[in-house]
Amino acid sequence: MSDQAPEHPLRPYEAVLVQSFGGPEGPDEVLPFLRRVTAGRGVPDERLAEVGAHYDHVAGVSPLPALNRRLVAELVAELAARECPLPVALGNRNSTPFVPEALDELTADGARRILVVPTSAWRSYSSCRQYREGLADAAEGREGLVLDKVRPFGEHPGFAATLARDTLAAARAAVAAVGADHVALLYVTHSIPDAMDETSGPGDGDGRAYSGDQAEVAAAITAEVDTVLGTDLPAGLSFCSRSGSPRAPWLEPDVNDRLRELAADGVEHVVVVPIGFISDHMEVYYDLDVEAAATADEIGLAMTRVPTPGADHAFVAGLVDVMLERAAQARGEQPVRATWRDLDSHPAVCPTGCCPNLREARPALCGSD
Ligand SMILES: CC1=C(CCC(=O)O)c2cc3nc(cc4[nH]c(cc5[nH]c(cc1n2)c(C)c5CCC(=O)O)c(CCC(=O)O)c4C)C(CCC(=O)O)=C3C
Ligand SMILES: [Fe+2]
Repeated sequence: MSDQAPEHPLRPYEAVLVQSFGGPEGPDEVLPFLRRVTAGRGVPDERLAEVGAHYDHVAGVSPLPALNRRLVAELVAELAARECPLPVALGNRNSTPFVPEALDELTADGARRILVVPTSAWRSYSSCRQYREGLADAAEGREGLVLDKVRPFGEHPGFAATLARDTLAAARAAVAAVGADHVALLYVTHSIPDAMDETSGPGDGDGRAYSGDQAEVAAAITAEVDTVLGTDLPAGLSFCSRSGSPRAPWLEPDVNDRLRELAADGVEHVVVVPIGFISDHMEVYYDLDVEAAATADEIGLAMTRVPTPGADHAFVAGLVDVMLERAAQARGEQPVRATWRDLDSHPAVCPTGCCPNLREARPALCGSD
C-alpha cells in the first residue's frame, strides 16, 4: 500500500497513468514508430514514406513526447496543489515509455489502483477503445491491478471552455482586421475511416459519436463567439491526416479543400480551430501549421491557428476535476458530471460493444464488456 494520506480526494486511486500515442524522438526511431502505428492496418507504403518525410521537418523528433512530459509535470503540480500528491507516469502506445513500463514503475512503488488519463478527448476506436485494448494487454498477468479511466472529456469545461476562450480571442482579432463578413471558423479533427465513425459511441446509439460530439462542441463554441462578438460567422468541421487505403472512405472534407472553398466564397481570414487534439503534436504542427498554412498562403487567405489546450492551467485543472469526479464514482458517490454549456457527458465506463475494433475482437479494460 502507498503511504499517501488515506483521505486524499483521489482515493481509492494510488497513482495516475497518462496514456498517449507516442512519437519518435530521433531519426532512427521514425521508421520503427511508423511500423508500430500501422502494423496490420493496411496503410500503403507510399503513405508511410510521405508521413516519414513529415518527420524530416523536425529532424525525426516528434513534439509529442516533450509536450506529454510537460503535461505530466503540470498535472503533478496541480495534484500537489489539490492535496493529492500521487505518482504520475506516462505510458505510450507506440513509443517508449510504453504502457507496461509505466505500470512497472507505478506498481513498484506499491500502487494497485491506478487512474488512467488518455490524451485524447473523443470517442472512437482509435481515440478510445484502442487505448483500452492497450491497457488490457499491459495489465495481463498483473494480479490485483485495477485500471480505471476518466470519461471522454471533450465536453468538459477544462477542454471546451479553454478552446472557446482561445477561439474567441483569435476570432475577435480576425473580425477587427477584415470585418465579420470575411471571417470563417474552421474546426479541424483527425480524419478516421467512415466505418469507424459510423460505429463510434454505444452500440445502441446512432453511431457517429466521434464526428457528432466534435460537431456539437464546435457549434457551442461558435455560438459563444457569435454571441460575444455579435457576429454570425460561417463555421464547420473539417478533417486532416487522412491515411489508409485511398479506396476506403474516410471523413471529409479535407481542411485544405475547405480553405479553397471558403476563399472562393469571399472569406479573407480563416480561424482554424484544432478541436480534435489536446496538444500541438505532429498532426497539428505538420498538417495545419505547415500544410494548411501553405494552402492558405497560396490562395491569399489569412489564417490563424488557435492553440491546443496543451498544458494550459485551465485545461490541466479541468483534467484534475474529471479525475476527482472519477474517484468519487469509484467510491460509490454520484458526483455532478460537469459539462460546458450543458453539452452531454459520456460515461467513464464504456458501454458494451462501443467503438468496436472492426478488424478483430480483442479484450479491452474500462468498459462493461
Ligand atoms: C483519431 C486519431 C487520433 C487522435 C486521438 C489520439 O490522439 O489518439 C490520432 C492521433 C495521432 N496520430 C499520430 C500519428 C499517426 N497516426 C497514423 C495513422 C492513423 N491515425 C488514426 C487516427 C487517429 N490518430 C488512424 C485511424 C490511422 C490509420 C492507421 C490506424 O488505424 O492506426 C499514422 C500512420 C501514418 C499515417 O497514415 O498517417 C501516424 C504516424 C499521432 C502522433 C503525432 C506525433 O508524432 O506527434 C497522434 C497523436
Ligand atoms: Fe493518427
